[in-house]
Amino acid sequence: MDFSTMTSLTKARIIVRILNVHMGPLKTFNREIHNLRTLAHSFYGATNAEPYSSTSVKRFQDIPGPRGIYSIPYTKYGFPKAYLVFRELHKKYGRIVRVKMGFQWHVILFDPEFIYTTISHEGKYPVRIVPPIMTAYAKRHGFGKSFSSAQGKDWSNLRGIIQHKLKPTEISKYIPIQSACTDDLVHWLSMNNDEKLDVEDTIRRFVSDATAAVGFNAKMGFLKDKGKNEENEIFLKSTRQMMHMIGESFYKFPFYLFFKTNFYNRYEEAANYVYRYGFKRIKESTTGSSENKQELNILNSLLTDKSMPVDIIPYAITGMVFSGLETTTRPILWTLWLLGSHKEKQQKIYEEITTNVPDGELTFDRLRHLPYLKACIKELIFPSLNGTVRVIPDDMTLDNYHIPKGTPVHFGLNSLCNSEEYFVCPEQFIPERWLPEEKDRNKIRLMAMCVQPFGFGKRNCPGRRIAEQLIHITLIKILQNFELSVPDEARDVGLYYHTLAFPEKPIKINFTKRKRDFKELAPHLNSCRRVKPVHRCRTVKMIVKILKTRDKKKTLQGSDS
Ligand code: HEM
Repeated sequence: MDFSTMTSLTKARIIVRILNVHMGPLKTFNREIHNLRTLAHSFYGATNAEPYSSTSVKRFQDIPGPRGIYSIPYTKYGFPKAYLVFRELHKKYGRIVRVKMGFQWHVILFDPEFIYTTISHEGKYPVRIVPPIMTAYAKRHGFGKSFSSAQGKDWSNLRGIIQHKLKPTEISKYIPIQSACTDDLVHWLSMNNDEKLDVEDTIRRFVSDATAAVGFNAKMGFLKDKGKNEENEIFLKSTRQMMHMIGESFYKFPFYLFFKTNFYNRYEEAANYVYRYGFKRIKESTTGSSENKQELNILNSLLTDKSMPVDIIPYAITGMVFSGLETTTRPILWTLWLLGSHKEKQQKIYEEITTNVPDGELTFDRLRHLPYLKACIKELIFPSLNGTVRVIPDDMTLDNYHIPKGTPVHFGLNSLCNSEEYFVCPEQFIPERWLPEEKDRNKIRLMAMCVQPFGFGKRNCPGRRIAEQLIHITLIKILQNFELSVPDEARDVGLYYHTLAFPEKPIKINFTKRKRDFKELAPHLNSCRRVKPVHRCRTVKMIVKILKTRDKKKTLQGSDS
């Protein structure tokens, strides 16, 4: 019996038999397998195993990679360390690798130019594989039009609306709201900076407050009411659980598409809670005082211009809070930790902030002109995500290999970020490599293709600007107020991926209140500061003098009359 010549259907039958899964009589089983294939193809596109007969272009089957029915060694490191499998595949097979996942052959790219070519072929409605657990949940609960699982024209319509709401001129209006939330964080840190401080939890709570404030202006109190509001606590726990399970679902056989497995039930419970909570809070803020309805937030903006069907709005807003919560927490947390571990880089950012934001007032323009701070964020030594994926809409050729239409093509970003080919000392924190002074523009372009924490092309992250704005404001305000340090014993925290990058050990950062000494840090700024009070004094003195003379004249006139 030769496995390599069998059809996927036969292989699936054998696997299920081996696993001894009870699926009823064989007839039903065959039908289920047929459904499973059809469903899988609706996620992943058409099967891609057809041979390609061209003499000049090499065949799809010839792309290097492991062979066998499950030719990706997931179990070797366990799911949270799956990024190590990608790194190993890169090392062993090179820039383009073919692996079998579930029913289909996938391609993984470890070359920025190949990634660029794939993105330029992504078509009018790019297809990203929606995590199967999300699709199963959306199908059972009837949110066919949920943005995260939408494809084709449905996706394009929703994307247009959301993109408009999150364009730079729109999001700059939220600077005061995000700043106010960050002030609360600074206050919290100054009151709770002791060895019991859970940095990761604090940042997560703050990001939840800030995201909800922009989304629907609810005063959620995740940070302020920490541990006191049961609903908030369950919401936070549920979002974390969903995020973990979304990543894990890629690596599990999707039995839950047919019947509810324990895995699915856990996801469903968490997702139900998140949506119920979101809808409740959205209802509260739409039925509240008329003042609430006037407030600046994305919910009110959608309700006012009626650009989105009303029944979709709660899903879109809850989805937005969910999408932004964990994703924005990660870069803030990792950047603070890196800056705490690299005092000299921290000092450089502090000087840049003190020079460019001297009075602490944050404006759209000032936030744009912080090159060193931006370089530090780019320099997160690993991307927040292990990588992203596109299903290619037409046949294409990469590295002279034919790739059939419908093949899921992954971008192995994590491995690329660790590649010495593109980064000198990739494991080290060197923000300077991203600065505009770096002469080799092509090198920077290739490096940028490797990092891409917000994804690529038309289907990249629409929340990028609002997330970046919050990250910048947070770093500015924290660094203006605190000096960060990481205790020696907390320098090595490890790394694992549950969709995003998490530390294996708790992140420890000491936040020491700064004595804000402008004299030492920015001499030119200091001179500006000296000029202003003198001017003000002179003006005040002049006004006092004028008033005094006027009063004197009045008294003289009075005594005359
Ligand atoms: C630092 C924070 C964030 C990171 C690193 C991030 C990252 C990503 C990535 C990598 C993708 C996939 C892109 C691709 O396939 O090319 C994505 C998609 C998406 N993100 Fe974000 N994201 C962040 C914040 C946000 C925020 C704040 C929101 C909501 C306002 C958001 C909403 C979305 C949505 C709706 C999609 C799906 C887009 C589509 O399918 O067209 N993200 N994000």
